[in-house]
Amino acid sequence: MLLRIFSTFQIVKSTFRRTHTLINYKTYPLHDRESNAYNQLILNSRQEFLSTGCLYLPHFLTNETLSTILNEINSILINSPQTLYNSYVEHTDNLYNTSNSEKNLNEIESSGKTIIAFDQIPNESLLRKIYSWNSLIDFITDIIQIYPHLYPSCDELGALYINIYNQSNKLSWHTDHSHFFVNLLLQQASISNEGMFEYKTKNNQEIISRKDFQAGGLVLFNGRIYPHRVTEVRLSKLPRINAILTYDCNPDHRLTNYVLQKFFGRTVQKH
Ligand SMILES: O=C(O)CCC(=O)C(=O)O
Ligand SMILES: [Fe+2]
Repeated sequence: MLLRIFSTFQIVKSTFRRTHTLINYKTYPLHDRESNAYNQLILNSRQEFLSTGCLYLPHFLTNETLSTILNEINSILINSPQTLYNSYVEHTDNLYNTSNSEKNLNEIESSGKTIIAFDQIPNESLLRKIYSWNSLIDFITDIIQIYPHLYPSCDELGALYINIYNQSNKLSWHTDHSHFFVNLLLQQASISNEGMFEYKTKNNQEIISRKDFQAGGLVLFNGRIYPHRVTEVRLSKLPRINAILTYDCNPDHRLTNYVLQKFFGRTVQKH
């Protein structure tokens, strides 16, 4: 009996320890929504998001979490590279719009990257756990404060997906449809200025180049108002890797078949 209590205690303790190394709880006390530290973090984060359109939370993940996720991604890249979609899209500042009839030809840009879709990320992966982790969803809801509730998307391909920017890949200037996106930075290119996130300030007066972004950071960005891009990876042998976490105010959120075909090259699950 004593042994059983002891081992139960060990399991509880180790689970507790494990969940408490998932992110940097010291800087980001997501486990304690009632605390002063949490409320101060929300105030500061919200202020940064509202005033600049871009909230950067450096060292959000612990090194341990980051390397586990990168290992998960590497095994997908090694075991099933042929199933991944190499996306190439020609577009205007609206990523969905490829019809160039009304647009001047030099307003057409191109973007390319490799995508690991949601149905290609294993169910038991740490990345999926982080995506559906309620404390993270509460945290994002508290910062954005546009909707009373946010839910993970039900989309089989686009709920959570990984962008891999290899040599000659980039995402050209565009604005998004949604009010915010959540971006987990997992690996930066090894050459500065390559695979770099850039955006324009209000009234397009200035371009901000986020040279300071580092793997393990979390970014919330208002892509609807601020035009943004990812610069081309040219010489870096190390690809830029990031995960996009899609949350929506509608619990049944799904992308349309048009958008799926355009960005994921298919509309159905791959088995
Ligand atoms: O990959 C990125 O960092 C940016 C993604 C983005 O802008 C988008 O998906 O609309
Ligand atoms: Fe975007």
